[in-house]
Amino acid sequence: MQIRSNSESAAFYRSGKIEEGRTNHHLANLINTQRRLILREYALNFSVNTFDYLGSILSYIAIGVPIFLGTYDALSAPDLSALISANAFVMIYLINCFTTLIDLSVQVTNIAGTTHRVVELREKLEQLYDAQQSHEKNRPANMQGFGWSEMETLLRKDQGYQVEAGSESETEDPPITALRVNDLTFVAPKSTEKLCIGLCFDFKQGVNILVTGDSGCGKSSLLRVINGIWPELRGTVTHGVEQLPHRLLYLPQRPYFTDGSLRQQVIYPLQEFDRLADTGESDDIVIEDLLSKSDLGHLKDRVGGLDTQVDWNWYDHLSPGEMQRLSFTRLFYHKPKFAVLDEATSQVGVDMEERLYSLCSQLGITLLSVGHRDTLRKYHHVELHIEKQGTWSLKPLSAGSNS
Ligand SMILES: Nc1ncnc2c1ncn2[C@@H]1O[C@H](COP(=O)(O)OP(=O)(O)OP(=O)(O)O)[C@@H](O)[C@H]1O
Repeated sequence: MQIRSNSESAAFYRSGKIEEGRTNHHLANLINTQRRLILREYALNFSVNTFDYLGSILSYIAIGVPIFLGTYDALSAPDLSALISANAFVMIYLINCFTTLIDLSVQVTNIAGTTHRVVELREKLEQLYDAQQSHEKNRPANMQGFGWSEMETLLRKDQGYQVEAGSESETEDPPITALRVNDLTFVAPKSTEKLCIGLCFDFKQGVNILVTGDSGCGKSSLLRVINGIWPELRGTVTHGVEQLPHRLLYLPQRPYFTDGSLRQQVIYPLQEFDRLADTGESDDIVIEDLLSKSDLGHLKDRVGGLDTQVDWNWYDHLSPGEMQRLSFTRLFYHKPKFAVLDEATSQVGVDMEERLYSLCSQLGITLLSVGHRDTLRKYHHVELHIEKQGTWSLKPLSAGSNS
């Protein structure tokens, strides 16, 4: 699987021989394990089959020894033959019972293994449920200073509900806070080294945040924690908007594509039938326009139309830069109020980066970006810098002073 997924990278390293050696080593390990298992089962299977096939003969040998030693000399011929058949019946019955028991033990072992896995899954689900419940409980209490009711009005407006004319919220919409990170400390799984200690910041509408720091300091880990993929060691992450594609969208470091048509890649995680059920309209023109804004107009012709089902893997047919631009097309399509971008422009040129960030600004998308490039600073208002030892700092950037 690993070689099949990474064949091209391995070819660039000319590491065919090395990979062949490693794969053969894994295969040899697998065969050894299989051989040990067969040897262990051998004795058991041998005894079971011996009793199965030779059971009836054994019963005659068992009764033959005392008969020939003269133990039953006093019995008449009919009584002796009745004794032999009763003995054969009991022996065969016993052997049959033992065979059934041995067969059952195999089934019981399988059931025990499956039960163990199901119980583990159940425990994990219960833990997740408890964590989610405590998250929900914390939510309103931790939104101190946050206009919850105003936000609801905004969300209702966002959903297409009518807002009363002349109402205060129509003229003065307070900024929404998408995330409130409070006293957050986190570590990587199976590690005790704290990646960030006591982190506090708000991700508010209109304030773009750039997360910087050396490689491995914990920038992507911060996104995993605020996304709920990794647990917090201490502190809270409070969500002010639901994680729906048109409210808050994450673009992960490795672009994600599903199978299917070009339209499916753009509208993901929506499905075509969901979208048609909502609006009943085709949005071909919108998608084509967004593709050309991301410099991907050629893609439609290459795949043969927006709805052509392709039978190849998108990862193998797009360059890393094209994958990132297609992810941005998805972002522009959903036009969320907030977006979290993890090194989302690392593979595109500075000009394209500028074009993509400008479009985000035109669409009113507030960004939390992780990145290394200095050119990113001008699109952000605040820099969150994470140090290797878990310390952090927040400082305003030039975009902030301009706005
Ligand atoms: N799935 C994982 N399981 C365990 N540890 C992990 C995992 N992913 C990352 N780490 C560790 O967590 C630490 C922080 O990793 P992270 O991906 O957050 O770094 P980063 O700052 O985003 O780096 P980069 O700029 O290179 O992407 C690293 O020491 C890394 O080895």
